[in-house]
Amino acid sequence: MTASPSQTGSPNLKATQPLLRAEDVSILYGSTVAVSNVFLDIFQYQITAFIGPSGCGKSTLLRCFNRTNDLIPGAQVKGNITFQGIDLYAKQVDPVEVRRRIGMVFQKPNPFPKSIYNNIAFGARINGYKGDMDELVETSLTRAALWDEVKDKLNESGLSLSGGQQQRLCIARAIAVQPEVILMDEPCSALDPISTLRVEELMQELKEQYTIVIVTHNMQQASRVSDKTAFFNAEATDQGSKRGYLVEYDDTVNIFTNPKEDYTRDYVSGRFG
Ligand SMILES: Nc1ncnc2c1ncn2[C@@H]1O[C@H](COP(=O)(O)OP(=O)(O)OP(=O)(O)O)[C@@H](O)[C@H]1O
Repeated sequence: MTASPSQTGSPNLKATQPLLRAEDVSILYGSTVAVSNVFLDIFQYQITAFIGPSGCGKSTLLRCFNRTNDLIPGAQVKGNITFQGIDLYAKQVDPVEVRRRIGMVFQKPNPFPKSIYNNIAFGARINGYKGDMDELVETSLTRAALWDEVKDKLNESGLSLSGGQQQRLCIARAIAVQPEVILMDEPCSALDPISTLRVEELMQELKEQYTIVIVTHNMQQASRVSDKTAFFNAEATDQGSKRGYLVEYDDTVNIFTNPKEDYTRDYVSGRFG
């Protein structure tokens, strides 16, 4: 992969050019198609939300933007996914480097069973970070809006923090390896409303520097935080499985106030799903 804009100092991609692009993407588990024929552009410094009923393939699609599906036996990605115009699945592309530049935060906060400090430092060391580690830890925790709460107990276990703090620690950990994109798979579903709000505020701050894609079941959350929303649905197949597909993708305000498809209108108004 080429160097990132932040590494080269080159100008940022124009908002009209997608940072990530899915072209006719279908994802299978074994012979079952989980999600089919998705065309979707994700733009830099925006928050893009994936919404839709359970099982329509939101997480499956999210995972293929940083090749996490590679780690699932039997998962297969068809079609093209590009990042800054580069085929993410090309032979010469290193999936580990992909996952550094396109980080991920999961549904359940999953800090390492290590100190708060080492939750941040661990990944950075593995990625060969040679700078001032104390500074990196402080910067990452500050960006994740956690520094003030943990600065006096950096040697305590990450697992000793509250759920909301743990999730912000996981966000800090993702940031520490200097990604360009952060994929978030239902990052607030295990959090209470106050912690949820804190993470939502954090996302607004982070989008100044990062591109965010979030899967959420919470439609208020999608409408509050995202710039663009993709609505997915699933249809039953003759084989008895469900196949997800993209119904509509637009600016969030249009999806929630003036969608083009009746399906979208019904879903966002709570009539199904
Ligand atoms: N590791 C896996 N192995 C086999 N099938 C899987 C795997 N992960 C997901 N699937 C299947 O792929 C389909 C899409 O699942 P996925 O989790 O992506 O949907 P989702 O829209 O994110 O659902 P939810 O909102 O419930 O999290 C489902 O039918 C699911 O059973």
